[in-house]
Amino acid sequence: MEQFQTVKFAADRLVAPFCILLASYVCYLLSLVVYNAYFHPLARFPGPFWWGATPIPYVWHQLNGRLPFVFSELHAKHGDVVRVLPYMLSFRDANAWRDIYQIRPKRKLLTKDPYVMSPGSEGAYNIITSFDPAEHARFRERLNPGFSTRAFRGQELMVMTHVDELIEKLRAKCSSEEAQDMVKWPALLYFDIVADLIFGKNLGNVEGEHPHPWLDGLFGSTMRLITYFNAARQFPHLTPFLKLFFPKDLMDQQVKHAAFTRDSVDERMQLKEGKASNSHDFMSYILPYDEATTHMSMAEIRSTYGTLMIAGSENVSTTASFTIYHLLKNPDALRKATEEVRQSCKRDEDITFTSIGGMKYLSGVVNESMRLNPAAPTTQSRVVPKGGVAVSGNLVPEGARVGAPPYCINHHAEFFKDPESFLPERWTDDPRFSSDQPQVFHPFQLGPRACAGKSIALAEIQLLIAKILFHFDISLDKSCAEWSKDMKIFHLWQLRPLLVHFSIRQG
Ligand code: HEM
Repeated sequence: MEQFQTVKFAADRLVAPFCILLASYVCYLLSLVVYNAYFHPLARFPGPFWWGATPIPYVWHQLNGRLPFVFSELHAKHGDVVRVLPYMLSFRDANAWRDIYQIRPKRKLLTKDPYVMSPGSEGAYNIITSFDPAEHARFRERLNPGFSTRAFRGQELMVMTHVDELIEKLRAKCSSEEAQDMVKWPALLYFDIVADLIFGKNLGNVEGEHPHPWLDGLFGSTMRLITYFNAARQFPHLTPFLKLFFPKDLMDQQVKHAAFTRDSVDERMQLKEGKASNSHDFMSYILPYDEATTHMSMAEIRSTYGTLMIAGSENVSTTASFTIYHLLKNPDALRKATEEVRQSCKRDEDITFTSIGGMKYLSGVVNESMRLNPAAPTTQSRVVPKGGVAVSGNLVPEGARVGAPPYCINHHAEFFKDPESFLPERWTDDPRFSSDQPQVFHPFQLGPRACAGKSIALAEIQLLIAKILFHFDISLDKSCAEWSKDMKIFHLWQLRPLLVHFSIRQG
């Protein structure tokens, strides 16, 4: 009893300091809200009150997977410039891309945002997450040979072999009535290709018709975790506490991904020259490894190639799935694309990187799919350098974050006529779309941080679509008629299975 009273007494004594602490914290938060709303250097920009006063609405929509769609609503209501966070502005107008992401004469570069860029595995920054221009240039220099025109030509046979393997699998499935999941198959295919591209090894996803343990559960999970990290960082005092609530399965995926990357890098380093299945793989350009001449630490190498395994496959796979879906939902486009492929190529062997490069309508189909559903639909924020900069004619103070929202821009009627319809003709000099502004379309970003893999990505997607249209007649399973409706975005799209029926082509 006496012991109980001692504990109660001690607890009573703690109540007052705790209440004072809590009250001070609440006062601090309230003063922050007032400061953000009325005195912050960005307070003069338009936007809903609570978005400018606290990060809560932004984080709420981010965690609901709706942020890019809500940005469209915000711009529709508040105009071309909207304050979407106390310290961030979103720009929808035609000059935003150039002003934010490109190198401009006599102006400091707007760098990636250290606030949202986490290092990759082993705590090392990599080609995508690095926000220091000098560090990024060091990485990019090492990677560039793998993205050269010469390398691109050398990659054709490898890509073709993997695509043909999938075509054979799909052909074998034609005898059964079973619909094929065109989210699963492209994921298997492009993860095989990226592993071959980077490490010169075949993971056998397509061959086994099942995700390799490395791929199993990987797509979707990394970007979901990044979304949680970014959301937690909006509340700096609480970040360590919030991290405790990150789903364990997502954290485990990252541990598994890091282990597979480490093993693949180590394995590739030990292979003798010419022993990889693809001797022009990205890693061949840094071998034999010597830190002094490679200018990348082992941790940076693992972090970079691990990130590339995802960056070089999930976006491609997502784009291929959306392209197939849009074609199936638009019979006229499907017919025109099929005719183009079958008329320009009489035999399967005629479908090459060169021949698909000349297929204008097919290229329009892929562009239009990326316009409606850009694989990277979220805003990539940049930091305004010392002295501030003008963005779309607005002087933005230093330290602010700025960005152009791809999804919102691509769906804006001022830039694209009939923006919600799938109309590949708009990319084919059709005079009906002469008022379109294709210069605002940047699915691969622009400037020094633009996608290094654009050419190979487009070739991979167009090759698969061309081969499918050449060999098969396809139709959408009824259950997927509204496949893209209410889809969530956690950095990238969270895709559901896309069921498609395949039959050997008629005629
Ligand atoms: C449809 C497919 C793809 C799309 C839509 C896409 C899009 C993008 C975007 C938007 C960025 C900029 C990200 C940022 O600013 O944070 C980026 C960066 C990058 N992407 Fe891609 N990507 C695709 C495929 C690929 C492929 C296949 C590869 C390589 C095999 C690749 C390699 C890279 C690299 C290395 C970067 C970093 C560039 C740098 O900062 O220097 N991407 N990509």
